[in-house]
Amino acid sequence: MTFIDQLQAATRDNASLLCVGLDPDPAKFPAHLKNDASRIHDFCAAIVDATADLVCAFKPQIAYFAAHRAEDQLERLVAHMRRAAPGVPVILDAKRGDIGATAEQYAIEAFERFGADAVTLSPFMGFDSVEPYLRRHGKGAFLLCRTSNPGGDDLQAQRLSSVAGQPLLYEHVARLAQGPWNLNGQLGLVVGATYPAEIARVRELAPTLPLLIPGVGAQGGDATATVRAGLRLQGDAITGPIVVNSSRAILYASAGDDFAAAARQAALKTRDQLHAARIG
Ligand SMILES: O=C(O)c1cc(=O)[nH]c(=O)n1[C@@H]1O[C@H](COP(=O)(O)O)[C@@H](O)[C@H]1O
Repeated sequence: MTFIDQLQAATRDNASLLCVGLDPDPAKFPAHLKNDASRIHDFCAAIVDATADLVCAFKPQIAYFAAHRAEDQLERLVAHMRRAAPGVPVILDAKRGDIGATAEQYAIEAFERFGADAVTLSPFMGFDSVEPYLRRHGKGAFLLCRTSNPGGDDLQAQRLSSVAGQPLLYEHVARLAQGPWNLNGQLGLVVGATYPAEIARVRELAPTLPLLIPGVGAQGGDATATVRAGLRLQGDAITGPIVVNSSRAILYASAGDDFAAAARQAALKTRDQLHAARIG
């Protein structure tokens, strides 16, 4: 089953456009786990168990594991996800981007070591830095396009005077990903929920690509505007998929022993908001 097939199936089976982001920060853990980096796996596994039936994807952010020498815990966590949520694809948020030979090593890390179904990539170094990931048939690759942070404007909103029609850089990335770079239908784009007008523009340029949309929850993005701008349906069928990520607002919904139950409630609320926007 390809990443796209997995995503479509999980979206349908869990009636969900929500991705729970796993950005574990031991300083924010509840008292019995607080500041204990050896419990990163246990914290995340509890979140996975509490939300497995509410999500279309999980997105572990590699920096939160690597910073604490906890990559082995990430490996165990992915194994746990396969058992607890076998139908839910795993997007490794690594934002890699390097020359081809090095990219090949990053692809081994993402898809073999961590067993991810998809990965996030920076397209800044060009097609030959993306192509090694596309050799992994069926795996997904989300290219940063119009990111959720204010500084995204610094480069992504610059006009490219050398390209016909003078698009903005993020528009150019969207066109490349929908067209010539998408050799085997594996590409998607990252667009921030904090910029719904840009989500709509990216959707115009890339009508069928899956959009990974972080920025609801802690960053204040509007869930309803996000769905309206990004999701494309034909009848009940999704022709332009979206994966809406929320991390801190779900992981740290409670700082108490009830953190997993509180995460479930927060995920349920966001899942239902996204779903209501889809049918509303
Ligand atoms: O690629 C990403 O996932 C990403 C892209 C982007 O434009 N903005 C963004 O916030 N992210 C990631 O999405 C997550 C957002 O976390 P919260 O703000 O806590 O929901 C973090 O893991 C970020 O690294």
